[in-house]
Amino acid sequence: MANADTNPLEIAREALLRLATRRIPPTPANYRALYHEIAGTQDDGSDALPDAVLRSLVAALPRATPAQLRLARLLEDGVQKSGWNGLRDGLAQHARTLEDRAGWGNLISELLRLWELRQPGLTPARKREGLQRVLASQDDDTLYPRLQGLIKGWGDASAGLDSPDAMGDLAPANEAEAMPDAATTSRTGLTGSQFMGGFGSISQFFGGSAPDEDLEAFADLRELLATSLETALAPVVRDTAVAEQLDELAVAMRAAKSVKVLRTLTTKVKHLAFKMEILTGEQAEIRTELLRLFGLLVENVGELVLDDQWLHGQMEIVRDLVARPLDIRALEDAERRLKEVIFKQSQLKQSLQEAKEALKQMLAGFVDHLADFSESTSEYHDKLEAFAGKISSANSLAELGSVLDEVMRQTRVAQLNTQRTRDELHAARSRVEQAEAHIAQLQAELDRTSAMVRHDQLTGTLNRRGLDEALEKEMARSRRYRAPLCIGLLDVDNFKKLNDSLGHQAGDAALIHLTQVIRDGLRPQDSVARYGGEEFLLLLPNTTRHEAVQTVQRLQRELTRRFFLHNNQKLLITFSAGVTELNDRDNEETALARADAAMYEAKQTGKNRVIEG
Ligand SMILES: Nc1nc2c(ncn2[C@@H]2O[C@H](COP(=O)(O)OP(=O)(O)OP(=O)(O)O)[C@@H](O)[C@H]2O)c(=O)[nH]1
Repeated sequence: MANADTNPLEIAREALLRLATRRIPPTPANYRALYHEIAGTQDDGSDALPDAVLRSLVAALPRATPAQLRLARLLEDGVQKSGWNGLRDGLAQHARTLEDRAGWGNLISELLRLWELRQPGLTPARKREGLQRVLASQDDDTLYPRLQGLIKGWGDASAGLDSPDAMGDLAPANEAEAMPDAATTSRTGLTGSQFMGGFGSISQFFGGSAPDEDLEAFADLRELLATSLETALAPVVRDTAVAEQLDELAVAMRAAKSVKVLRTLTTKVKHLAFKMEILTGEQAEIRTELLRLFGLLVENVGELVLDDQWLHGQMEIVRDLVARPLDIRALEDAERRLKEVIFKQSQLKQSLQEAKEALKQMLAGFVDHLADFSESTSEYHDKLEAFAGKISSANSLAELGSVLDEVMRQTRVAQLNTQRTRDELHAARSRVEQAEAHIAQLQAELDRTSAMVRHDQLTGTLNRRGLDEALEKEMARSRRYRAPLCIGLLDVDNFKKLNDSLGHQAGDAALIHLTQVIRDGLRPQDSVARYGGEEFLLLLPNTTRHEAVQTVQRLQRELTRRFFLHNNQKLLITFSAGVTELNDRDNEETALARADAAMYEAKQTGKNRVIEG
């Protein structure tokens, strides 16, 4: 049958037949020998492991990544040392690796699922640490199984088993080591296990879930509470004992190492809150009472200065201010105005005292001199009568001569007395004149100081001096609190015409009306200043440019509702305004210049409007 058949199928069938008929074990080698026998070919071993081909194949494999390198080495080893078996094992291991890779996706999604799952006893910090330990290992081949172990541990923990695997296979047995203070107490101030101790109550507090985020939120709240006690409440409590207790509580709260301690502190907070409620109530009563007293005082001062209209105007303003809801700026303003009233009153008292003194002296002097004069005059008259009697009864010239000498002497004395009285009356008059001059001088000084005080006497708004002070304060406040500050410069429209047609007094009344409307339309913290004759400046703290424009426009609308009444005639007063918001580089001049330019534009473009500068 040599070379009998060249059909490989037939040869194979015959080879199998011979294996069976000759009862030869069907090994590959026996099959190969029979095959060559039937085909009439030589078994030259060319179908053994194709070493050269495989080597060239392996040499061509990429080795860029550790995995590629590993595969290439595996195949090299298989080819060189272990033959088919080595190659088979290597390929099988590689196939497993590939299979593992296919499992990475699942593994990672499971990792993510468990990472986000809130698990009692397994804080994010703990999970993070376990994962870091697994990832820190340099051995790529063991990464997959180690990660699998870690995830399994997490899974078991969520199923209620407290698995040590939850920390990764390198997890320390000691939990304190696993959750060093630095990692878990930096924000919370408690170690993980301490937190776990109070976990139930905290999770209840947060609605039944048992989240670590809640623990962090709890720690944040604890810090917030401590800070509130220390920086927000303690400084405003007037009772020093309570303030000290608040400070102590804040310190204790931060140092608390367990939820149990915190709970005790919370009870103390409740007690203190109760005390403070009582204190606050008392303080509110005290404030109301003080305000009432202040009101009485203001009334009283008003009564004392009945004859000074200017002071009455000021007192009215102070009364208005305290009648509004209290606010720090309103109080500052009230204080300033009261100081002015007190100052002016003391000046008036002094000048009145001097005037009274001068008047008293003058009257006393007159009375004295008139008495002296009338006394000496009546004495002189009596003497003259006596001399007349002596003259009529005189019998000789010599006798007559001596009576005449006496008459002459008495007349000279009377003359001297009159002269002296006249001189003294002159002196008294000049003293009165001096006193009058002094009073006039005092009055002039008073007027000068009045001009120097911070409020405009006609309208009661701030004057330039008051404006400078207020603007400086508001600019500093705005920078300190990074709050917007706007100014608005207002100029009454066609005011000259009003003055010319109705008179200066009507003009004054119109200005008073205008400022009243403005003041009523602004917040207590806003200020109004008389910038010039019929120009006013508004200071609007905590106000953006947009809000400032709206505010000024609202004032314009209000003026169209509240007419100025002159002799029962309704007159519409309008103004043009420029509004600007102050920036960090502004000083008073630059800001005012912008507002002024904008106001000028408002005048130029039709009046009764607001322009932003
Ligand atoms: N009654 C009164 N008039 C004042 C006072 N201060 C300034 N004025 C007058 O206000 C007028 C301002 O006139 P102008 O500057 O021409 O301005 P205006 O007539 O309002 O014209 P526009 O500003 O262009 O609308 C002047 O007649 C001033 O005398 C004041 O305290 N009382």
